[in-house]
Amino acid sequence: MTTFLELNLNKKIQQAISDMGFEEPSPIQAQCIPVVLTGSDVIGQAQTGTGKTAAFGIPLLEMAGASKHVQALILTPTRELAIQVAGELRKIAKYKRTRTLPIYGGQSIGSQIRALQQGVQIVIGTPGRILDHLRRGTLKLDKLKTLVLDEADEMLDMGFIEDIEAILKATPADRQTLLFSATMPPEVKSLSKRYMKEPENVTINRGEVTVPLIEQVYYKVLERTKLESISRIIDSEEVELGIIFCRTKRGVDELTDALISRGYLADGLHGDLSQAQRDRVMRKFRHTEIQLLIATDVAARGIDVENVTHVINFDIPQDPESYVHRIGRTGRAGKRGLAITLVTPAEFKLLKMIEKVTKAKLVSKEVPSLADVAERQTEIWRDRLVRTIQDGKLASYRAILSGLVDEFDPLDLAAAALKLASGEDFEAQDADYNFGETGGAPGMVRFFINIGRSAKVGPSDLVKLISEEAGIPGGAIGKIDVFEKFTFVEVQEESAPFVFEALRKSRLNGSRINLEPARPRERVKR
Ligand SMILES: Nc1ncnc2c1ncn2[C@@H]1O[C@H](COP(=O)(O)OP(=O)(O)OP(=O)(O)O)[C@@H](O)[C@H]1O
Ligand SMILES: [Mg+2]
Repeated sequence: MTTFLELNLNKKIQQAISDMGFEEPSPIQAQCIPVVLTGSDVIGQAQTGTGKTAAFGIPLLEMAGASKHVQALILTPTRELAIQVAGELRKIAKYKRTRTLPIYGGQSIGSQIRALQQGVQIVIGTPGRILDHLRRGTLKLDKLKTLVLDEADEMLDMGFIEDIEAILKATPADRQTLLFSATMPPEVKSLSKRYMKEPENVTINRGEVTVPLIEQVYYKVLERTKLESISRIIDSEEVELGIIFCRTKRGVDELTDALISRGYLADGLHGDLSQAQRDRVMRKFRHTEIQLLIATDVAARGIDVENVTHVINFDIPQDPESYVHRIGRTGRAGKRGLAITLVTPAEFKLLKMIEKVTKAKLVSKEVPSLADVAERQTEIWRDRLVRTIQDGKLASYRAILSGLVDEFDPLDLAAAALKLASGEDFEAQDADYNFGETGGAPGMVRFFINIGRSAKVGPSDLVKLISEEAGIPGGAIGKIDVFEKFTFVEVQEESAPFVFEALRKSRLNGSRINLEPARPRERVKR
């Protein structure tokens, strides 16, 4: 096994890498760093999350000289990835003072120009904005030594190839060219030869494109019950951080709204948002202020967020490469992960194709019933309690309880603490809806809704929630009486079961609704 010491790196870089907590080079780093340092062109292929960024970042910074010209350019397919790669390079450059700068669309061009004027040695950017600067003459690549295409197969694909060729024209013919990706379809590899000189191929784990530490499962679902299915799946998993992929931007918006109204901490990311919004969402996710990031393929490649335990394909990806990169957002740097794919009957062929190309076997699972979810929740809370006891450091909490144990049953104390901590009302989940017993106008069923005191919920919120969640038209909703702490809602009898299901699972303004079907009128009066 190679060590970083054996790679004979500059002391300053050595120290920075050690500050980053890297103890030994990953296989792609051990093999690539010496080859890149010789000046050769390299095609580097290794699985997701195995340190390709540093495999080119370390030698780039090792080679960077004091000259104030742009010496290296790294191109990435998305803005988020440009920001992230720039961050990793800045960490490696910590003691060397090499100037790095991310340049991407959606950011003020004026401030980018000013930053470039101050002299930058390594630029990390997205092709469109780089081209823009080349055309304005605010970025010069005539002294460029190394060009890196991160996510190279994506960069040489239809969406980017013209921009890439235009950028290549602005660089010296004798530059060094480096391509990196977890996937490198043969046709892209042969195309890439056009831009490279006798490239060295460094391929780790041939044939096995997905990461063995990622468990891969799929659920057969129906299009119209997908939302209910994904909610149950999430509720029966212990998700620390999860990324949910949708096919379209609209799909992202719709799922984000639906999951937020069901009480999940979620936010959406796609290319139609402003850069400020995109930055805010990524920041919230990296700081674990949201638990679920719902995204298009804009988040499929390269994004590295610690502790992503789950990737869920709400919509199955359209090609095997997209599958490999999406699920690769979990199971990174030696950690485990779970990849879940929802598959409708019409998409089954696509699933088989993905399995064939990636040589991965996805295990089939059944969408849990509500009873399964409740049981899993119980297990999850039990596990959490056991772990908390094992972790210790409970002295202050024991002190709070010490005066109470004489007065109350310890099991009641623990149960009350769990009720507070979980923020859930397991009792309410046991409530069942009894058709025959309810009152209301003829043909209507009346629901009694007990809304948490802190939630400010008006009739329009309820109509919106009921019609969206239960998928029934607003017209099916009759009279709504709002009182201070509870509300009566009348709905058409045939819609009642759906409304009941929807309300039971919903939270408004973050607090779960306690729901009972209204007692028959005469009893309410009593
Ligand atoms: N030698 C190392 N030791 C420990 N951690 C490392 C090492 N090299 C990289 N890492 C960390 O591993 C994680 C994944 O690295 P990176 O993002 O470079 O993966 P990648 O191969 O580019 O994946 P992808 O194909 O998804 O882009 C990062 O958090 C990075 O800091
Ligand atoms: Mg990467």
